Amino acid sequence: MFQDLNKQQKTAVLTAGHVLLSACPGSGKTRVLATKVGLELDKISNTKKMVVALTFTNRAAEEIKRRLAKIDIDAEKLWAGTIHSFCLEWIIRPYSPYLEEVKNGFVIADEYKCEDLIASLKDQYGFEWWESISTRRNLDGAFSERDPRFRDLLSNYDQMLAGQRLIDFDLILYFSYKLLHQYPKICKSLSNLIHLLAVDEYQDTQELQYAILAKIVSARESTTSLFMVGDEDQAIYGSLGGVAKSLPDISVQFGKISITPLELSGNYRSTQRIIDYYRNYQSRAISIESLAAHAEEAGLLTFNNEIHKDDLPVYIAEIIQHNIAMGVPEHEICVLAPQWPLVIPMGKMLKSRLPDVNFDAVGLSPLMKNKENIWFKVARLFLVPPSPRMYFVRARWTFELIDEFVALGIEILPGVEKKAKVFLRHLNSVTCDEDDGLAHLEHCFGELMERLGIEIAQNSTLKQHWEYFFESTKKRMDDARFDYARDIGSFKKLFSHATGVVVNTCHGVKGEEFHTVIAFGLLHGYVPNWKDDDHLATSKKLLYVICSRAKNHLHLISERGRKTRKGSPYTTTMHLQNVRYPYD
Ligand SMILES: Nc1ncnc2c1ncn2[C@@H]1O[C@H](COP(=O)(O)OP(=O)(O)OP(=O)(O)O)[C@@H](O)[C@H]1O
Repeated sequence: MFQDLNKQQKTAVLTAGHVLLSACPGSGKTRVLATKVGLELDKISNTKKMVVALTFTNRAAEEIKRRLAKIDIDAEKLWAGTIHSFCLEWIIRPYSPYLEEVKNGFVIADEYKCEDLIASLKDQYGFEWWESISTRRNLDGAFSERDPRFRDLLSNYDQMLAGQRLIDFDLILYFSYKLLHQYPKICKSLSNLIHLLAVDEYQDTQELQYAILAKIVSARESTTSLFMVGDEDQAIYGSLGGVAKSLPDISVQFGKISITPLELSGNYRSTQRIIDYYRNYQSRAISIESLAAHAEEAGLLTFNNEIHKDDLPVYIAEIIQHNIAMGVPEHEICVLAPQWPLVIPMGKMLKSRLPDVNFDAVGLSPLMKNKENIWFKVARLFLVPPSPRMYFVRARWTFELIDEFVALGIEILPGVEKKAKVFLRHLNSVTCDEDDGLAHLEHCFGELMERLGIEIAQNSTLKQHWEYFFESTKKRMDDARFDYARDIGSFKKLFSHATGVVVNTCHGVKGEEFHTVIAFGLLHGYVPNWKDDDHLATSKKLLYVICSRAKNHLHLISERGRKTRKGSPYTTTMHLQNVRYPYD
């Protein structure tokens, strides 16, 4: 288990008690977290305890499970996922009878549904579509949005949610906190159950999230250990309420616990040249030494602030082609921009310009915003075909899905042993020739439910999720701004990772690494976004995250020709402009 770890990493994994591991990019934090989870799973194999790993995205949770499978660790006692999923599954669903707001049932309003509600309210209250309104909550449930102009709109939003028994992602957190706050016995039983609470990317944790974790760790006679991993310099979710708390603050909030601070030095990812370059964007002046085999290679480091936006696709396509010609695998090339409206058209233009190149279409899928919807999870099993490589992953997804059906009060295959196996057998036997992605899924879902003997109309939540899933996906596909592909083949690409050139937002590739990173749209107004409270600090951190994804080649682009809504030209983002560097 430890053979792939250096001394510092091993110490981090073996240190008992609460740990805060803070380290630079590429130092192996994710590797350490996965090994720590594996070690603790091993320890509790004969007990009723479990390990919880909270990750920023579902993809990161999948990655931990994948790594554990690689080192042959049984992950049956691991729960890994986002904090929202954790709250739903472990706090809200089991304890909903205790809370007035949810005791008579509730439906999760997914990202799409919330955006839709807010958009219609903006219309009604005369706000512009692009104005940013936060629905985040404080510990007392009040909205944390500070702009008084939005007060009425938000109170209306609150009523709309309550009227339809909807809970959005912010309410998931608030209701969980409220339950833990009002019922210490819930905190106690969770802490009895959770042996280790591992938190990845702690620097992007929100106030309410810290408060929830603190309630569990500080429960009476708690034996839960905390293992937090992150990098203050990579805190890029400030605009969404993320805060990198200091160790003393965490210690006090979590019940004056003693936390061991640990660090990892060294970077296994990038050339020394790239590291020395991105240190320009560091907020703490720590030195970073490259331990990568290619540490001393010069690689490429370019900056282009002259190219016109209309010439960008040709320019970027040339860089991609050049890399492929040099033997760089497609999935080791990444094209990034700070925002979706820049990323989506670029993905399309590159695809049509380079028809022989594979692109990783994450983000270009219309299903993206329904991840918490139960039908998304059914869709995932239909969109990832059975194969020996995916056998265990699909089996795990099926177990999780069956649990979710049960949580909705739907018994799956009553009286049948090995339910997951039989469920998958039914699912795999469904066939459909329909090429239109949505029609294809609709047919498959219907057919599967028939085989399982489930009447969708009999369960209001299942029905409501069905409506959201199809309505929202259809609406998104009809949105001319995105022009999504409609065929089932493109839908399948959402889950086919690491097969092609990645085109994504800077936030979307958090935690990942590539041989070549091509970042465009590095313009003041995008980096930082006007919305960010602390413009300048966020700008630096975003540049830090972008540059630190690159192993060998880094291409930075601040293109000309883009204009703000008022018609003024966008200019190079300030920190990038200020760095004097001998670019290639
Ligand atoms: N001890 C080690 N020996 C060799 N390679 C390592 C070691 N530890 C980590 N690596 C490699 O270093 C790279 C970065 O590791 P990892 O993704 O865990 O870093 P990270 O600290 O999570 O980075 P970031 O903060 O940027 O997400 C990976 O390719 C990983 O396989």
